[in-house]
Amino acid sequence: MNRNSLIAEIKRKRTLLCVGLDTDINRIPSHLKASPDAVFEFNKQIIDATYDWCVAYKINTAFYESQGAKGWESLEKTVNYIPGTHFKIADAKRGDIGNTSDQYAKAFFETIPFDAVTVAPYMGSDSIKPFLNYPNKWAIVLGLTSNKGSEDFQQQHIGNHFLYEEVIRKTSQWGTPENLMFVVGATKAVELSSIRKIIPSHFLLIPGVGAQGGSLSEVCKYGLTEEGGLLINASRAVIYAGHDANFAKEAAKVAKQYQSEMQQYL
Ligand SMILES: O=c1ccn([C@@H]2O[C@H](COP(=O)(O)O)[C@@H](O)[C@H]2O)c(=O)[nH]1
Repeated sequence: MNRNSLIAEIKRKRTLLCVGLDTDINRIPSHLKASPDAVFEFNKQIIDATYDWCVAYKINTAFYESQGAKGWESLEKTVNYIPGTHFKIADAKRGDIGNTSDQYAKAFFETIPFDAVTVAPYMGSDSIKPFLNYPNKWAIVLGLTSNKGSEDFQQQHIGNHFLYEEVIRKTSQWGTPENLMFVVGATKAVELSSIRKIIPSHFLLIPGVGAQGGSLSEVCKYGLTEEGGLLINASRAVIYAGHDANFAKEAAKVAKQYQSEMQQYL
């Protein structure tokens, strides 16, 4: 999906919501457990219940890889089930020497039709550039992550700046706002104002509202642009809103609440 189509969907639906399909086999309601592919069945019902309220889905590959070949099968079926109107993110945090990153890009952009994959910047330009060679596909670079461990490296000073600021500044030169986004945690909302000085128009993927306690209003206050410019992810808060046969209805309720709040800011 290209940038204009993503912006058009955000404006049309008045939402920035990205639903995270972090589907943990141990948290699937018991009535689905007998299904031949319980993970896919769960995802299918969550997608059917939430697609009106979001513009993107993020699949964290860890929840599928942990189940071996069967998990990968559920992942592929899920990606193919997501409507073409929605932006599809593989949260896989990849990145390696160039010829290996070529294979990662092929895996997530050709073999499985994701629009974007999250990448770790630590190995530098040759590890990220292979993801930028595909028209209408995106690399989403880890900028300032939502977890406490972001203090260990990302928030260390180098000269007058933080390491994450240097990473964002330098990495933004390897691509364009048409093929590069950055991850910034909702738990780091205030830092968004200095990040916006470095990258005023790039899209940001913002995880950390909901279960991690990040503030949606603060994220919008400091990060929103004229075009939206944010994909705000909630995983557990949406998909595990309910625990029984009504789980999809409960997920829809929470997704709709996020959309209602987001439309006030858009
Ligand atoms: O900085 C980061 C980068 C990625 N994530 C991922 O986003 C979701 C958040 O899930 P919640 O249940 O909404 O907390 C999950 O897949 C993380 O691995 C992140 O949280 N922070």
